[in-house]
Amino acid sequence: MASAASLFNKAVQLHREAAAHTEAARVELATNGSQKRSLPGSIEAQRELAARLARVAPTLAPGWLGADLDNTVAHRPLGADAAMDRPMLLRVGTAHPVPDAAFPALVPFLGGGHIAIDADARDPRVTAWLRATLLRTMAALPGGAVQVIPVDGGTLGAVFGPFRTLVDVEAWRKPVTNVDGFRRAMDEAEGQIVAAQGGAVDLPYRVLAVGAMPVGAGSGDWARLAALAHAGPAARVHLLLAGYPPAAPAGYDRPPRLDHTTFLTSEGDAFRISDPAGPEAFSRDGRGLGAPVTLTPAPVDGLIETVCRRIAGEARSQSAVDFAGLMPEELWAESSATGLRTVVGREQRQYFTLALDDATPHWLVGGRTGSGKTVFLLDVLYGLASRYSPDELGLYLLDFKEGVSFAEFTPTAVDKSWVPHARTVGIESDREYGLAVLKALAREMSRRAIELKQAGVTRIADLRAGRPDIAMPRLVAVIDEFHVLFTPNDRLAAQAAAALEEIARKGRSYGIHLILASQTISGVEALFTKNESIFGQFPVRVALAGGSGVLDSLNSAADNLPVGTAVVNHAAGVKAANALVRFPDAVAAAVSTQRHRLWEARLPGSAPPAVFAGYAAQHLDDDPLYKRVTSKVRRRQAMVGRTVDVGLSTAAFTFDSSPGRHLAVLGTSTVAADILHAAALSLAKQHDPGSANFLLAPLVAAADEAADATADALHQAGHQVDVVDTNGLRGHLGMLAAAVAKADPRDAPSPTYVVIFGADAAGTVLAQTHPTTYRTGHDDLRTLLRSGAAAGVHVIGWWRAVRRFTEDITGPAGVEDVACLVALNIPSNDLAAALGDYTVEWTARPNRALLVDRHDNRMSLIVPFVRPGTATSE
Ligand SMILES: Nc1ncnc2c1ncn2[C@@H]1O[C@H](COP(=O)(O)OP(=O)(O)OP(=O)(O)O)[C@@H](O)[C@H]1O
Repeated sequence: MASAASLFNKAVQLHREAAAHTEAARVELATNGSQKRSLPGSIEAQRELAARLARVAPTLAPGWLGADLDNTVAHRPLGADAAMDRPMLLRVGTAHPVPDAAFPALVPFLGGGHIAIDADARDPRVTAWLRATLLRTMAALPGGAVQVIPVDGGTLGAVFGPFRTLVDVEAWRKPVTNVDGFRRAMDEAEGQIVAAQGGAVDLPYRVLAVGAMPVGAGSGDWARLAALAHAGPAARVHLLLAGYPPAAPAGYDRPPRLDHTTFLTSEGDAFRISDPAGPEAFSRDGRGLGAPVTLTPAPVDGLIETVCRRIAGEARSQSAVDFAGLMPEELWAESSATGLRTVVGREQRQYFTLALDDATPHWLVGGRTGSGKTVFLLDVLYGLASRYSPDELGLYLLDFKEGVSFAEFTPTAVDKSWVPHARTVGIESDREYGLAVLKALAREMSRRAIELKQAGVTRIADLRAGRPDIAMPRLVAVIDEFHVLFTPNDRLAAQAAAALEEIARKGRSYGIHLILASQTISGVEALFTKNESIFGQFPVRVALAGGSGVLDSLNSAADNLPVGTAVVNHAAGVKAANALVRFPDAVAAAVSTQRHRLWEARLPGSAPPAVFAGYAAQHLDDDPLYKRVTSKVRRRQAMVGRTVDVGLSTAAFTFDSSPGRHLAVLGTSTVAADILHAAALSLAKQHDPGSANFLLAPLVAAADEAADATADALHQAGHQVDVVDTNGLRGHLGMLAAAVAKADPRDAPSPTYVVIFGADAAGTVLAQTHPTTYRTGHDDLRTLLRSGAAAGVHVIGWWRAVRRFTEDITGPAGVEDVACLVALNIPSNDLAAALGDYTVEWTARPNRALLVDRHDNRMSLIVPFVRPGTATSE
């Protein structure tokens, strides 16, 4: 078969001959001065030529491109008559060189040039013709090869109405009807030219189809059209313009002639066709095809709709994207030496890949609640975890919102599998936990910096290129709802901003990448304080519905996105770099299947991730330190909870002989009683059975249950337990104080723990002076606090009111005598006053406490231990 170009040339020559003969006929007519006289030679030649052209036309414009658009074509195959790699010749009408002779008038379109017709869609012939032309184009090219941007300033989009099904499958944009829409349409077409000039390949044809110029369009717009006409074909951008050139008002310049364009100009009932785009001309004198042309009539009723439904159906099935489709066939086949890449969805029919590498080290993801952020992150993370082994990739996952988005990576009660790349997973995290994770990453970055320096390189890619044996996985930290870290804009926010900034700036060299997701970034003041916003380090922006905040301020492309669609942008949100990507729902069954594949592929013995679930209660029995500890310890520790940090270390106070090693729990919350329970039991485990004494004083009803449970457990552990009331406490404090005062450090009494549940309730009794010793119970308590630890006597008390605690220990000066504090639901000011330190900030909240150790200057947020079954909502 002849090449498309040679066929096209042949067609043009034939048209040219026809034009020459028509010209000859016209000359003869003029010379003889009679229209009635027959001109057998010319007419015969015309007829013969027309017949030849009619014969060759189906080869030049096969199938949909040239067929009559009647009922016989409805079931023709789609996408078979044209291709991206050859210019398209399309039938625009029928030429009538002489009466009784006709041939299909073909002009170049996609891949060849543009078409403009001077009448607009308010003329029913033009409406019919536009529809026919677009139908030919859509039906002839394979699905996804063409995208139409319709503009209609004349009939409010009605001319394009029959194609509306194609809008749903993104083959067509929604028609725009005003000048602003027209300009946006030109923006989009220009965007493709810029992309092509920037080296983009495999672009679809983009057709700017104008039914009628919108009111208000003027010389600036014509100039843009002229530029589009000039540069378009090389970038697969084409124009199909009705109503061009528009009439210029008197005194104004005529709209420019467009390059690469075939013009159809009305002449009575017919149209004249100019010389076509390309090197071959129909005429020698530039007058175009010499025969008048009647435009292709409207496709038969219902034909466009039928064909569009078929195209849309095919588009839907070809562009369907599901979770399993994003996963590679072979697990862990990729190397992360130069970066990480994964398919995140589809842009039209093409799979769309995103990278975390030197060029795009970090991503910012925005979208309103319910827009599918969590699902998008699951798609990405499972895609990465399936492509790269845990030796190539490690995940740090942090979620600040209520919900269980990252629970898909951790073992649960019903499914013990986990994603082996996950190192730490924070669900409903506290800001403190987020900060701890960032600090851990920053430390890892410093460690890597040293390793790289020792190897004499500056980038992980160079290290791994030279030393394939070195295991240095890329680390991806994902923070969902990261703005929570920075709200309020306090000291913690400043520390988090500093850590984040360090990672964002240097992470790429060390293989540490950030994916930050949020509903908003506008309120994150802590990150905007520097001259240059930290977000400059995030070139990849992913905007889901309502997530335009992560794009450039002039880019509103994400405002009305449906769920499952994202604007992905590689140029920090600049409009021209938008790509519309559909990502699949993370359907539970598919996710679970993939998790099991990953889990089963893990190395034997690999550990599950360290999980921090903000809502979870913590129990002493589950604590790893408690489980492991024996009486053989060098220094005993009172365990009170789990620290909110990476790895949830046990929160404990050392109870050695240093002065002040006593514990006070402050606040009305009955969790305090459980903390006393945990402290007592954990200490008991660090003594041989029967070697420690416990004096329990349950002084408030709210603590009775916890005190009884403590007594039972201590009995079972074989220790001496005395349970006393207020008076009993008073008596024991007196005896213990006397013993402590006399005690020779070399001859300390056996260890004794005075556990007071509601110490403030004993105030009145302790305040009374003893008739013979003249000492008050408070005096005895203070003696114990000051000197007890050296003699093996430790006080563990719960004070419901801070003021009573400070009074009992003689004000802030005496606070050194109780070095270990756990603050529950007490106001920040009260705590600051009790500590004599007004920089302390504490916001009381359920299931959290603040641990303060005055001796080692430690202050940490903890999840206090509660007894199983105890509510933690106070
Ligand atoms: N690609 C998709 N196709 C179909 N449904 C989807 C898709 N992505 C998300 N969804 C659905 O949308 C809902 C919200 O998704 P998701 O939880 O990811 O949103 P979110 O932005 O994380 O919201 P929130 O911040 O409230 O958790 C879910 O029911 C999810 O199944």
